[in-house]
Amino acid sequence: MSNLIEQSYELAKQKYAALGVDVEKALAKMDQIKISLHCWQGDDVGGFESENKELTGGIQSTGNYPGKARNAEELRQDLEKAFSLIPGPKKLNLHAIYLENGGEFVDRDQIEPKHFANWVAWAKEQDIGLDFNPTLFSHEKLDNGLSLSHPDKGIRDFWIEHVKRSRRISEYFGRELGQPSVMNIWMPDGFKDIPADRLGPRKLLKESLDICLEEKLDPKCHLDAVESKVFGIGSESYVVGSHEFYMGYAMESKTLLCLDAGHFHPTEVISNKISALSLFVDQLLLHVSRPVRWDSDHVVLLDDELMAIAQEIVRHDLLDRVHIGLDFFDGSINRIAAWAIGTRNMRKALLLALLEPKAELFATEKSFDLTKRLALLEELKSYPWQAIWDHYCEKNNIAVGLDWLDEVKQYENDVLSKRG
Ligand SMILES: C[C@H](O)[C@H](O)[C@@H](O)C(=O)CO
Ligand SMILES: [Mn+2]
Repeated sequence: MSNLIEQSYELAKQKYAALGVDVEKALAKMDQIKISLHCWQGDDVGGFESENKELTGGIQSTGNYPGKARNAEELRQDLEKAFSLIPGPKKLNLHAIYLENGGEFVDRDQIEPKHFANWVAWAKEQDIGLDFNPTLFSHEKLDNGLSLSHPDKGIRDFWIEHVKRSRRISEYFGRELGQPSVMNIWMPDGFKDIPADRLGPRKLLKESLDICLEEKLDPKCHLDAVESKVFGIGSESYVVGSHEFYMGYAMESKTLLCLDAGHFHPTEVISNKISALSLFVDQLLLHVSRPVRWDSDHVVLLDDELMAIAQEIVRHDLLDRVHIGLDFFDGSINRIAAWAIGTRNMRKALLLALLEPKAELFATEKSFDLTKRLALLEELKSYPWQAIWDHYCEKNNIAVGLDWLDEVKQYENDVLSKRG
């Protein structure tokens, strides 16, 4: 290890020890926390079902940065590069459209575990877990913006079959990889303008989901999650799967509830929902993202909300009950850098939370010394956590500081620039 990094680390450790924080224990905890990277940052949510598929469902990836992955092999290659720039345990979150169909079109109601066998073999090599998602968008059977809540039974049945098959693929991931795959159900269903009947589609969605989840699967291999949204492009006035809908559904059906940081009203934050929900739902899935005006999916920054999300998980000992997934897609910058920036930020936020003198903070609050609470929290912001981060990166053989960007530039030159 480089001398300067080690010296800074030792000094930082002493500073935290004076506050009662055991840095080595904090880093040991870091090594237990998995972050699930979303595969769809690598190709602007295109997938490999067929060529030139249009992205629909009220989400949009803007930008035309060269070198996006054109097939599963390229995506895996890019992910390996991204993994090499990010310290700590990881999972990969796949969508159904990332199947490998050997050049033969396989429709969503026909997908099988064999279409994901290469992903599983690769995950074993990488020593990572996989998560999964049925893809209920970018398909002509998302008709009039509706899928599982469509009034036509034929259309609902098509999507029900897709979700049922997706659950079996997710279970296969979990069984093969020895850790549960979290399968998140999100669909864009909604209306651009004010609906006459808000209840009907919600009844149909509940009915469809109940059928999708009928088959009991082993929770050691597979977990179901459901994700709400406040609005999308083309569903500005009404989304069938609203927060209240899924909060109720998750409680009644004992599924996980997915909170996407970009799916709420502009000043509403998911950090403040975690503690409340922890009293009523067993496990949560997070889609850590960053909303900017109409977009819910900008690359995450180390901002106040990201730090608050990590604090809520760590302060309340929820690491075993909250699955951390990422959900952003930016096609205007190097896509590997986007993964590296967002995921490193998530991990930095977790480190900051693990380095808090929790006992002292809680005691200060209980004695109503609110002046000290504010002073301490503010002081912590300039504590030398960055020296600990550098040590953590170096210990994991990951480039320190901005050096990771040189590796991205090199990869861009050697690999991405050669893609047509
Ligand atoms: C591709 C994802 O499933 C999608 O981003 C979803 O999770 C979402 O957040 C839609 O806005
Ligand atoms: Mn999401």
